[in-house]
Amino acid sequence: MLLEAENLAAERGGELVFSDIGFALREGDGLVVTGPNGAGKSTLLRAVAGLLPLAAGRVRFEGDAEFDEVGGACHYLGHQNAMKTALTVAENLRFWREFSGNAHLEIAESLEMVGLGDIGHLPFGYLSTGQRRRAAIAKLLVSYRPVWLLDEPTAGLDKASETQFAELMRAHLADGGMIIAATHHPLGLEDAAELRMGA
Ligand SMILES: Nc1ncnc2c1ncn2[C@@H]1O[C@H](COP(=O)(O)OP(=O)(O)OP(=O)(O)O)[C@@H](O)[C@H]1O
Repeated sequence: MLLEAENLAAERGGELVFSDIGFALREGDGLVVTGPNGAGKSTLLRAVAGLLPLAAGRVRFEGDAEFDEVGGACHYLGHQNAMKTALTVAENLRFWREFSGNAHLEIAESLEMVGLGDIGHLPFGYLSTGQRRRAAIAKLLVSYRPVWLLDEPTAGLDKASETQFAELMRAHLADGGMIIAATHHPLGLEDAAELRMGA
């Protein structure tokens, strides 16, 4: 598998946010995207996911029979957790499992993995900030997709949850996955390359 970006440029509101961005990831590779507020980290992740158009350049994905285009190969974890507040945590995850396809872990198992084993029955809206983030992380586990695009994934997590999530990310890479993560804090991905954006 190969995820390659060449000469990427993107605009927001008619203004060029970044240009000449390039990287290549193979199975097991991580890329940590750093840079000041407004540098374009979120914009880059959304563009790679196909959620925003590129002003220039291209993203090339060489997958396999199961994952043959970049959008369908990516899990995108944005700033918003993309969960319905009135549905329970388990109902939300069941929706995402069906929507994303490639069922992977059972709902209960995924909740155990993020330390939420006992609250799958609660409405998502009842959860604390960190619990919401952990439930959103469980989305990455209920369906298998090889590329994880993570926008400040540890925002709101306590130390123990950060450590737990670092283990999940390392396991995903060890399993041949790829991760691109925008962050202002160390994520525990020591072997990942760094892409520094902005000044
Ligand atoms: N919908 C939009 N319309 C116009 N400009 C936007 C829009 N969304 C983002 N921008 C601008 O694009 C630039 C890049 O924003 P982006 O969110 O990608 O930065 P970032 O590096 O992720 O920042 P942060 O570290 O604060 O999360 C900023 O100047 C921002 O104001």
